[in-house]
Amino acid sequence: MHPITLALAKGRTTDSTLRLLNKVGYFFEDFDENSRKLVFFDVNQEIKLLFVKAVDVPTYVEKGAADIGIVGKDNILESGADVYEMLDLHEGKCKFVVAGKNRETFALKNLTVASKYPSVAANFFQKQGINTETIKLNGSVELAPLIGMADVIVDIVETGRTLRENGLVILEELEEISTRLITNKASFATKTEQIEGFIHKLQQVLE
Ligand SMILES: Nc1ncnc2c1ncn2[C@@H]1O[C@H](COP(=O)(O)OP(=O)(O)OP(=O)(O)O)[C@@H](O)[C@H]1O
Ligand SMILES: O=P(O)(O)OC[C@H]1O[C@H](OP(=O)(O)OP(=O)(O)O)[C@H](O)[C@@H]1O
Repeated sequence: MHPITLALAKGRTTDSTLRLLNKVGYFFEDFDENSRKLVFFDVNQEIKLLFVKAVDVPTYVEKGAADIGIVGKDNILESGADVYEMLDLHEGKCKFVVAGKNRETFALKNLTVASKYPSVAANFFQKQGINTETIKLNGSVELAPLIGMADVIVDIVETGRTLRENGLVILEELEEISTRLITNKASFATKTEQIEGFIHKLQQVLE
């Protein structure tokens, strides 16, 4: 049988995902986060692992380059990728929030929003009927309201430390985030048994 291709997000969720894969019996002996290698096979050649940027995982899966992806809900929502979301791995827990210096900013007629997630941000404010201009940043988003580049941010909060240390407060909670398993729609139709078998194994250790 051909291995299933799995796109694994590089970054802070890599370790917990690999631990989970180990728990269900998949071991990637030559895997090393510091190597420059991007493709790895488990010892039984059942899984071909593509080690890619978290933000790109939904794209690999939507295009069918990977049958399955394991990635944060934040990146799934932002991508708008047409994939099936099959399983919550209950790791990488955090939440999407709107944050700013104070509540008064919400009274502004036109808001400038800085975010690593411009699409999530724009959709949220559009639903609220609030006019916004969105500025896409790639990190350290909390800086934007401090220096007057934006009124608010849409970002991820876990402990709240980054907001606190920058004098920002949560103005609105949007959505709970955690690592999810997604599948390509065509792969799920053609490799149903293999993919369902894989998901079933994960479900058993998650219970
Ligand atoms: N502070 C956090 N606490 C818990 N989970 C987080 C936190 N920040 C991000 N995550 C989750 O972990 C995933 C990976 O985060 P990470 O910062 O490693 O990747 P990234 O956003 O692609 O980083 P970079 O752009 O710096 O490469 C995010 O997509 C999100 O689901
Ligand atoms: O609530 P906290 O526990 O403080 O975590 C939240 C922070 O973590 C993430 O940033 P990351 O560390 O990925 O850095 P970045 O600014 O480069 O995105 C996120 O964008 C927040 O800035």
